[in-house]
Amino acid sequence: MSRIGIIGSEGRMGQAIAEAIRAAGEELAGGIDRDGDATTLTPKCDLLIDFSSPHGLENTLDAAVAAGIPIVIGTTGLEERHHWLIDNAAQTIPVLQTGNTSLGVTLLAHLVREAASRLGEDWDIEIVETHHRMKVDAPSGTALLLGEAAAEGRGVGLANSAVRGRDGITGKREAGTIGFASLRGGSVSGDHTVHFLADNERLAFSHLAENRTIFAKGAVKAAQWLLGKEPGRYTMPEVLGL
Ligand SMILES: NC(=O)C1=CN([C@@H]2O[C@H](COP(=O)(O)OP(=O)(O)OC[C@H]3O[C@@H](n4cnc5c(N)ncnc54)[C@H](OP(=O)(O)O)[C@@H]3O)[C@@H](O)[C@H]2O)C=CC1
Ligand SMILES: O=C(O)C1=N[C@H](C(=O)O)C[C@H](O)C1
Repeated sequence: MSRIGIIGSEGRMGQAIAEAIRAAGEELAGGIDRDGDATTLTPKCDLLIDFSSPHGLENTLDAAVAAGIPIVIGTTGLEERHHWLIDNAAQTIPVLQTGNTSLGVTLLAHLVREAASRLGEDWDIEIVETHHRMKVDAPSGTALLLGEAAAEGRGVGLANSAVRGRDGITGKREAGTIGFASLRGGSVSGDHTVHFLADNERLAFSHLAENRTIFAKGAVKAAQWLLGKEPGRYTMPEVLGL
């Protein structure tokens, strides 16, 4: 039985993850939230799961590195500097960061990469996501993950091809771009559709999350897989063998 600590333990995901830890037969070592100190938690833990906010990530990574324990990061809204911090920590401890821990989205990203690699630039790619009214970041981490998969399939960088939201006189759509649109409202757990749009035909790949248990189960599965691994940065496809 492994002792797992949760960063963001009182949040919607933190509570779902606590349930998934118990259901998986692991031990819930404790948790912290905004005013907590990760260094008080790490001595009780074999691993951390962080589903909180990017603001606390640096301190959390420092605490995990100091304790020499692995960490699963599901927090979204990450910027380039957060990825740099994660890469740095991964030199010392095993780290898995993903915008979506579900099996369905992990497979979807694979399918999107494949479709993008086979369809030319005359197939425009647009990613639409819908989330509950409490979500604070946009586009969602999952939308960005799917955008990365599409960009990889095309052999381009997402940073240079992303169009994040449109307003006003935008001009014609530029070929090769990958568009993002975000809807917010109600209690939607997380819906994502990647549209491939050509002249006279369209493809749409969708994933609809019916509740948070899929993310929580995936996070615990990733935690179990990560324990005992060498330091490094790992991915959900590796966990799920996809
Ligand atoms: N990768 C995935 O599969 C998924 C990722 N997510 C992501 O997980 C994150 C949390 O989502 P959700 O649970 O819905 O959000 P909530 O707002 O419900 O919960 C966030 C929790 O994190 C805590 N928190 C905020 N800042 C810090 C900090 N600096 N240090 C420690 N804890 C902090 C909050 O505490 P307080 O109340 O005190 O502010 C709160 O308890 C989001 O980034 C979301 O996008 C969500 C679902 C799936
Ligand atoms: O905030 C959420 O709720 C979710 N966040 C993740 C994201 O940003 O993609 C995953 C899931 O869609 C739910």
